[in-house]
Amino acid sequence: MQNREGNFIINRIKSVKYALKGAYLLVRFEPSIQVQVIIAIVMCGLGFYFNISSTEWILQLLTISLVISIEGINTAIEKIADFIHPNFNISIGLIKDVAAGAVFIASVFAVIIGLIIYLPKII
Ligand SMILES: Nc1ncnc2c1ncn2[C@@H]1O[C@H](COP(=O)(O)OP(=O)(O)OP(=O)(O)O)[C@@H](O)[C@H]1O
Repeated sequence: MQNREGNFIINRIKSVKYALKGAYLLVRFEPSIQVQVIIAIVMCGLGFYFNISSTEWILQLLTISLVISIEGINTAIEKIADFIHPNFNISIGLIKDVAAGAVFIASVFAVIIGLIIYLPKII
């Protein structure tokens, strides 16, 4: 029983290690993620500059995490698609388009949230 619990904790620690590796690979090698991270840093700079409220910080950080997470999942889907079917294929193209569409939707709403937070402070 104790051994099982020990394995459980070790497996969870290993999972965190693999997840950290995945996050590092995304930020280090994926241009689309790098762009999103730069945008996130700029938005956080704006947050400090305009001294946004706690609620606005929560919404901004939620939005940033949502867009970067979906971008990461999109990257994983693209890699699976390229792995299982490296050549041109209508279905693979559709799968990639749908995954990219998810990123687009999250990004459009992120822009809207950004405008709601910052427009009143600028104009
Ligand atoms: N194997 C394929 N078969 C058919 N269409 C494809 C294939 N690979 C890519 N496409 C088409 O090209 C588009 C771009 O695919 P790609 O893999 O280059 O993604 P991307 O959005 O440019 O990714 P990233 O810039 O993040 O690497 C897809 O959305 C799809 O329409």
